[in-house]
Amino acid sequence: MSTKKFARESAVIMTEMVLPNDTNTLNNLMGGKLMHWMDVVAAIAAQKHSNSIVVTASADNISFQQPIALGNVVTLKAQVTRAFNSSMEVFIEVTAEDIPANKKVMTHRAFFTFVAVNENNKPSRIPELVPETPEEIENFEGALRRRQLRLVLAKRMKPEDAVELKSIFNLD
Ligand SMILES: CC(=O)SCCNC(=O)CCNC(=O)[C@H](O)C(C)(C)COP(=O)(O)OP(=O)(O)OC[C@H]1O[C@@H](n2cnc3c(N)ncnc32)[C@H](O)[C@@H]1OP(=O)(O)O
Repeated sequence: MSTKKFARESAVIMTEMVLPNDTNTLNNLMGGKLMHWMDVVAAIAAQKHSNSIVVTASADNISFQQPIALGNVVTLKAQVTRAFNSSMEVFIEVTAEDIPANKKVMTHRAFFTFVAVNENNKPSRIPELVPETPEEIENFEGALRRRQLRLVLAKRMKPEDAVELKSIFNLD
């Protein structure tokens, strides 16, 4: 297995149309349906980086600030921001487009974490990720702090060990 891969190699774009079965009683996209699409597009990005089976370990907060209407075309872009040992963070950006009205808006951004697993469902080592563009470098650098925050919240890391996270609050 190659030990390094570029961030761009994991990029995935998925397009869906909001159909009646995807909506709530207000004719807007169900939040759970959107989260399902986000999980799928992000899992594909994680698979592309790791060349492995992946499982969702966590999804960071997703806020629903504006509804996505029946008939809108939803585009989900996903790309791995950083790889750790067996886990990787994936950034997902969602846009909704009303094509007849020529209106397109960015509706959601979120970070999901996936873990590569082997045939025995045990976490397995993944390639290092190399960021290239300024945006990829910014996401790569922030990923360590976000990882520490989610591991502290999941009680998998002691707050005092979250060194990079603490440094942004000047707690030392
Ligand atoms: C695509 C899908 O929808 S899959 C279905 C939904 N997902 C699942 O069913 C996954 C169920 N969970 C699991 O199988 C396990 O908890 C796993 C594989 C995620 C972790 O397994 P563990 O035995 O706890 O492994 P371990 O403690 O060694 O952690 C493995 C990695 O997961 C990371 N991890 C574990 N929990 C979390 C979490 N809540 N948030 C972020 N990362 C996490 C760890 O930091 C570690 O990362 P690293 O190897 O890069 O340092």
